[in-house]
Amino acid sequence: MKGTIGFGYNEKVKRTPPALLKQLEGVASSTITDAQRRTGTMHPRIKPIAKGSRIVGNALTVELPPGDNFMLYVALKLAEPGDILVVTTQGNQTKAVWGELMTQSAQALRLGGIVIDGFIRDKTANQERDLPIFCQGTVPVSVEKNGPGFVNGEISCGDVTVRPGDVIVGDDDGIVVIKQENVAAVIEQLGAIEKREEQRVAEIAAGQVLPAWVEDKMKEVDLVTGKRVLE
Ligand SMILES: O=C([O-])CC(=O)C(=O)O
Ligand SMILES: [Mg+2]
Repeated sequence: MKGTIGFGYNEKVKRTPPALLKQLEGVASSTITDAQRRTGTMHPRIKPIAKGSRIVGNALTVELPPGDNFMLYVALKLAEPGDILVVTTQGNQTKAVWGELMTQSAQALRLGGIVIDGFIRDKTANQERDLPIFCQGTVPVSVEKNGPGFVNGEISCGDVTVRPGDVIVGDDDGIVVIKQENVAAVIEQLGAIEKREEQRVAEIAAGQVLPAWVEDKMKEVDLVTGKRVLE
């Protein structure tokens, strides 16, 4: 660690290998949460600023104090191509910690995207650029650039714990975090989940409009005979 408690950074991040990330390309965030038993999903206050945004990559975490974004510039210095900046602003809803110039820097560094549990500015200019940005919303006023803050520590973003090197998957539905130690196990389940969905599509097309389990569940809870009514 460089710096001090609450004002510094960890240089060494164990990232999830590219071969695993590749297998998550094109996989919907909803499929990932299915594979994780509905865990790891960020609060929907964090939304894409542009339709069709899609990210898969390693988290580079940033903890900002309310009203300052100095450590975001330090994060840009530490970032590698493909990294996703995952940023907490400790509940600040009145000031923007990110803007178009920072987007240009991030694009020059070939980052994968930005996830901010907070606000940005320069909305239209950011929407017109190709970098996927997820945040709570926009506000015109900026922040100080003095610190403190911390890069590459454990943070809470969108009410989910994120560690550097965890995998972030985001699309129009929202953001899901895969803990680094779970990535391989999640990937293992994708085939079965996708096959189930394809099967249902075929069943619906063939006239079986509802899944078979609906009938079974109705019997199980006694809806069929109505015996569940209080006597
Ligand atoms: O100045 C800032 O804090 C953010 C900003 O507007 C930009 O990067 O364009
Ligand atoms: Mg600006």
